[in-house]
Amino acid sequence: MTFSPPQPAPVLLILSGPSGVGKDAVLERMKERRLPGLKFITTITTRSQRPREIDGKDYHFTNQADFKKLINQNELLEWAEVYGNFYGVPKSSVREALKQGSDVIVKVDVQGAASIKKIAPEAVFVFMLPPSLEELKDRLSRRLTESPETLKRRLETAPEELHQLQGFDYFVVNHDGKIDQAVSEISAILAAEKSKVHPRRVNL
Ligand SMILES: Nc1ncnc2c1ncn2[C@@H]1O[C@H](COP(=O)(O)OP(=O)(O)OP(=O)(O)O)[C@@H](O)[C@H]1O
Ligand SMILES: Nc1nc2c(ncn2[C@@H]2O[C@H](COP(=O)(O)O)[C@@H](O)[C@H]2O)c(=O)[nH]1
Repeated sequence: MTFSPPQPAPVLLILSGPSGVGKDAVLERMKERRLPGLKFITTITTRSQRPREIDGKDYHFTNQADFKKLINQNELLEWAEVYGNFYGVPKSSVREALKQGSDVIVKVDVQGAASIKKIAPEAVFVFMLPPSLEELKDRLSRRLTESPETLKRRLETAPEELHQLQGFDYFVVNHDGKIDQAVSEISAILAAEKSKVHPRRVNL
């Protein structure tokens, strides 16, 4: 008798959570681990580029007119206005990566996660939580990227965003100074999803 184990299906992992919880910091650390077969999608935004951000790496930065063209040409898997700017996920990047058999991680806000759940309910939805709202405020303030107005807007939105947790499959608490622990938990979620006997195959 010949035997070969099942081929795991590529996983589409959607990472969400309030602004400042640490999604980018955790994803950066995850990239350093160079896990084979894992692709991180760079999304598109009309937000102004921050001093240390790199176009094409942190985001594809664009203007509102070009963003609207992408919407009209149906190039975005989802898009949303978040904290006063537009953000969207390039559909072709996600499709291509999944077609190649890679696992894919996409970072979006809670609106984006809800939209993707309608289009691809087989994706795995992970919500990153802060240890407390005080810590969230401290992190966002320490990041020094926000004006008093945008800081207020992002923090005021956080409680509503935290209410969306019930629509997610998993939560990961990003404890203070424990980025590696959050990376390990997300990696464990990916590993568990890839070991499913009945995998959730994403069809885009
Ligand atoms: N576990 C942690 N402990 C302490 N500080 C952290 C931790 N994780 C992230 N940070 C810091 O918190 C700040 C916010 O993190 P980050 O920018 O990654 O958040 P984010 O969730 O990606 O925010 P946004 O949704 O606005 O893009 C950064 O200065 C980051 O270095
Ligand atoms: N719905 C989408 N949300 C996105 C996308 N790319 C990023 N984001 C989220 O926007 C906020 C703000 O990000 P910031 O870089 O300005 O701090 C944050 O929650 C991101 O996760 C996207 O393509 N679609």
